Amino acid sequence: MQKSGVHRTPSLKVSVPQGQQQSLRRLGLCSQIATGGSQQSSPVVFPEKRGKKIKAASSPEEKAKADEHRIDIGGGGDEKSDLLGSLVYSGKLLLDKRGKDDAADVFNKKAVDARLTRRALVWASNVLQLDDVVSLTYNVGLKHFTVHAYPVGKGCFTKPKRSRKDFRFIAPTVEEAVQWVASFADQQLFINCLPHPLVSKKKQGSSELFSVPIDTPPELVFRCKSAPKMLVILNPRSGHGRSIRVFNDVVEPIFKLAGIKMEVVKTNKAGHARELASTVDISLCSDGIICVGGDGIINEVLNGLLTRNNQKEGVSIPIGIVPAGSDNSLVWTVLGVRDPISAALSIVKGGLTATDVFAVEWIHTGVVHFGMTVSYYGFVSDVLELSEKYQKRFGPMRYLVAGFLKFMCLPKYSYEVEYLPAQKEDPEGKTRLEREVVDVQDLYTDVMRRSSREGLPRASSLSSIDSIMSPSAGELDTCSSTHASAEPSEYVRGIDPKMKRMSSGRRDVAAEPEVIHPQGQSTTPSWPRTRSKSRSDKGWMGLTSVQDPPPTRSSWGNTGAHDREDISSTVSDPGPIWDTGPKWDSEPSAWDVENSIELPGPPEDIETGLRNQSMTPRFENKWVARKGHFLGIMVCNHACRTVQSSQVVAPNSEHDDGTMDMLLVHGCGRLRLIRFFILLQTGRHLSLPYVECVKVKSVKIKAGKQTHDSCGIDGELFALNGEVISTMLPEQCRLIGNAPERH
Ligand SMILES: Nc1ncnc2c1ncn2[C@@H]1O[C@H](COP(=O)(O)OP(=O)(O)OP(=O)(O)O)[C@@H](O)[C@H]1O
Repeated sequence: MQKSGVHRTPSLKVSVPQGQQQSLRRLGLCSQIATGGSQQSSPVVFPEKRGKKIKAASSPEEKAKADEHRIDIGGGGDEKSDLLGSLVYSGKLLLDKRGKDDAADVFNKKAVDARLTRRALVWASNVLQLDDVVSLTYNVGLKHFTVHAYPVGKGCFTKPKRSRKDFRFIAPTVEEAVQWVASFADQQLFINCLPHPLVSKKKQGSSELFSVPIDTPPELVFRCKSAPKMLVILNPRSGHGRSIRVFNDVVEPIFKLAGIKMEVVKTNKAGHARELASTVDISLCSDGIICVGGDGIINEVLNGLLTRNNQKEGVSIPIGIVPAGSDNSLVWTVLGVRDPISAALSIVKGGLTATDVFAVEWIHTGVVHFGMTVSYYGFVSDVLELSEKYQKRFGPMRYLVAGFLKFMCLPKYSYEVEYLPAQKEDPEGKTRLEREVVDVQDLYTDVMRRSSREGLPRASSLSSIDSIMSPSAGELDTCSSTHASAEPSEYVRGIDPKMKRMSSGRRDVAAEPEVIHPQGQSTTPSWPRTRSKSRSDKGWMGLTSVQDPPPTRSSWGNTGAHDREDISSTVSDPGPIWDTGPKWDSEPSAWDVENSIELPGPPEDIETGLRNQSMTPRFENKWVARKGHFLGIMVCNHACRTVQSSQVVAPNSEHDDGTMDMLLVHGCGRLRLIRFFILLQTGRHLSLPYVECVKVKSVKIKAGKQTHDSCGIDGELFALNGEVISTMLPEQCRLIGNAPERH
């Protein structure tokens, strides 16, 4: 019978020329461990492989020879052999099921040919993928070693699941066992290297069995990867309290097997994760912060990291995700992982996936909140708000309940939307991503670079909309303007070099201490405006929520009266819900140039504008405006798959394409809404005539007067309170784990 998770192959043929199998006997620690020799003076020596270890091919000829070692499954030829990669080590092994097959006669009878390749361990007709292996345990001086793995089992009636399997193998000799273990270590697997079981603690120091101190880290004995240091932030409320169980029962054992040195902190209130991420000593989490929970806790950690005093540190800390919340769209969409075991394995295996971040800035207050998944307005954010009421009673079902209730008393939502498209129609009428003229240096991820030399006027209004739109709500209007009067703040542009470059032509304007809106440039008829100051004028202290002198805003009606109304609303603007306390660091030094990131990137002259020519976008930035009724607006940073269903909100969006996909569900009424949600289940929602999907670089949104103006960012609820602008910050976060290959 087939063992779960271990694949049997009907005929397994390996063509390894005998010549290549000759011993490459070299001196090393492994022989010392194997023989208990004590001549070795330094313990920090990588064990040289003996026997059938195959040397990595360096020259083309060697490579060609190495190819001959590929394992041919079922005689299928080269294509299939690539599945397992090239051979690393081979020999005889016995899978010891009962834990007492050590006897030589048993071994001789039952041992089978075994091979370790770059991707799998193969013995007899069994294949264990190395991707499923967490670590090995080896007791020094013994002939056996144990491989700890989490292969996917065979689900008879249920979905196949991963479960732990420990394979105890016996090698013919101690020396060969060491060779096997060292070969696994070469494949970046953690080796849990323990003393000989017979050595009592007292004798450990003087034991002749070892030439190394007993507490020598395994990475010094075997050349395996060193144990990572991580901070685990666990939201005990996530997934209706399921997260603690998920962590204790599933994730922690895997992390322990993998030798991860972790500090576990359970959050005690909303906002705790954010505080931790913004203040934690980096030495505690140099290899990452692991979030155990839903998308909400990840969002908190992201915001904490991006607002650390030292930006460089903040951006350098990768985020690992263990899905244990009511939904985990980010890790499912970006890394293709949706169960905690696979997530833990992916964290153990390492690798980093750069992911775009978007910044939503409240233009009136300058407050910025970051997200990685989606920001939404209209029906969905209303559901989010209503669902809070039912948190205790319905748990994860509360969204369904709130959705139904909101649907039954569906209000009308009206918005002003202005966006900078990332797509351009070419002469054949096909849309394609707008590309800036960039040189190679532009391809670097320029993380959190900020220049104090820039001082552009901050975003101020939707003036271009007003000029063209009729005040009649419900009518859909479209226009383009070549001059957007609102831009993301210097802070946001400071994070994203591309935004700065897009704005580089306005440097001269920025140099002025006070900026009067360039009315002449706008397509908007001029109406009285007050002056809005640039960030530098206001002694911009980074992410403060200090209320600025209220800038005048244009509103739905293009009249001064409306302007006045907006002023009053601005004055009393309480800002986003969470922004009630002094949570932001207001240290000016946080944004000083001395802290600018020194990661590989464009040279300084980009910052000084000397290379403006090559950085100027090829196309003139054309802001497009929409105004009217919208059932919903969703600005997605990735495809936004949901774990619970097969929904894919923005199928064409990628987490690292430097753009956001904005979905506008035009109009109002239940019929439209229900059609949208029904087609969303089958992925055909974009075909609806009232659904518009645009790739955008930046988008400004303002709720109409009668509209309940809440907004959701990655599942966190905020009050809209005026105009917000969302801006792309390409690849400003790194997730732990490798994204599946895209085709
Ligand atoms: N100890 C805590 N007590 C109460 N709320 C907390 C605590 N820790 C975190 N939170 C908040 O819980 C919210 C939801 O967290 P998360 O997304 O991780 O779980 P979830 O189960 O997916 O939640 P939801 O069902 O609300 O989406 C976050 O907004 C976070 O701020």
